[in-house]
Amino acid sequence: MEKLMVTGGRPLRGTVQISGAKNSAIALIPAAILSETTVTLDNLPVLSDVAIYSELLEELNAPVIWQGDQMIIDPSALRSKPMPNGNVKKLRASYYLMGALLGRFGEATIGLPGGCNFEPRPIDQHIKGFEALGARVSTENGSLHIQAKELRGAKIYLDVVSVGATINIMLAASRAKGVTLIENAAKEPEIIDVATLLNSMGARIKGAGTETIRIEGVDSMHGCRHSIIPDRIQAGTYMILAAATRGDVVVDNVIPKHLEAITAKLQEMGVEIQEMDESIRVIGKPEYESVDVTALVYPGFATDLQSPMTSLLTQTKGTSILSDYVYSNRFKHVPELTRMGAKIKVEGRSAVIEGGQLSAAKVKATDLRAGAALVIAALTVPDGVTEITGVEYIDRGYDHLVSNLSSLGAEVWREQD
Ligand SMILES: CC(=O)N[C@H]1[C@@H](OP(=O)(O)OP(=O)(O)OC[C@H]2O[C@@H](n3ccc(=O)[nH]c3=O)[C@H](O)[C@@H]2O)O[C@H](CO)[C@@H](O)[C@@H]1O
Ligand SMILES: C=C(OP(=O)(O)O)C(=O)O
Repeated sequence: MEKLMVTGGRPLRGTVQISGAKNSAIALIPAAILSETTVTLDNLPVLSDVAIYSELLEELNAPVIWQGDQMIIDPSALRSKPMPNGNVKKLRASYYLMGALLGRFGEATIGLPGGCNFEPRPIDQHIKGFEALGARVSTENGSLHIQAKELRGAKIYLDVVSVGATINIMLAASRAKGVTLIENAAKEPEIIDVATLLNSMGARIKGAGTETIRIEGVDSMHGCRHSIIPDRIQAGTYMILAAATRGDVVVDNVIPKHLEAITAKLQEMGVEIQEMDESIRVIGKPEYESVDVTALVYPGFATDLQSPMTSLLTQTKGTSILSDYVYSNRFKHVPELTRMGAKIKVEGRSAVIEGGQLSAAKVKATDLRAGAALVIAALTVPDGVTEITGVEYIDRGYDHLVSNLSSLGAEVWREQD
């Protein structure tokens, strides 16, 4: 296992290129198996989750050619098979194989997903959706067995706004007979990206990005070429890094509209932001106002930026309150930041953060964004080396992290733990 070593105290300066979105990529790769011919994905991020997903497709007899930021998937000889263990347990988004295999073969047996378990993450709304489409769902030795004689379109109201359930139902419903309506659907940009790919493959989906999505099922789907949207969470993390280190960074290859919530919060704190067509320049200041932040579903402030934002809020001159209304208990980064001298109290679904200088320490990333929070905190520390273990979590979501940070002037390196 590796650890990340960080010497802080330097303002980050320069330009960073943002890769394609992880949360799109790991839905688009399984979506490709609904096609009977080759699908090419461009602007793919180089991440461990993507590597695991390509192995999952190989296990299903869909060869994958992955070179740089391009992946070519050939699902023409795809075979359905039970996948109770192994790679499905290594990532959260393996649950998309449920919807994709159900759509393609009318059945799927998949182990319950792994990934970042910062709190219980139920999938009852996915199951509700599959059942509404006519599938029978049972649990066998820790795996879900989902089977339908025939998938039929249905009206499905999600009790919770869920990104995963919205996408999983879109995948299965694309191959159902008749029309499916998903009400109270999630509106994240990644959902539009998946719908765009599916439509290029021959699906008939309207309304993605709104709370009602209409899917008219089709009998067959075909290959296409699709370019993945930029990763708004990675971009937001670099924006926070620029502000936290009082740097001056151009975050390039982004869709500024996807970053409105973080941009507005940074401006409220006193960070200078310049927005261009496909990039955002973030200019840090010596002092910041404290602010209150609430993580909500899109277009609200992203829960995936909540932990990184916690670290930035330690750099203000007052007390900030950061609440998460998507995950009630996503605060595993807080005890680690406290080791670095942060004054944070968790009260219910909120963290109360008092500004103050942090110091170097040995800390542990327990999930992806908690890891990002620790990197940000470490880069603000004026002297000493911070050691961050659990780098494998950070590698799930940040393409070329060390080389990107180094090119911005940070002193960061990996060592064997
Ligand atoms: C691979 C991927 O895209 N991951 C993202 C996705 O996760 P994921 O799709 O798993 O998250 P959801 O949007 O489903 O979860 C949102 C909320 O709904 C609850 N819920 C969800 C499904 C369900 O069946 N029942 C239920 O109660 C969850 O516990 C959570 O409180 O959206 C999250 C919320 O933006 C992000 O943090 C993750 O980075
Ligand atoms: C929680 C995250 O991802 P996943 O849902 O894949 O665990 C994330 O990207 O912050």
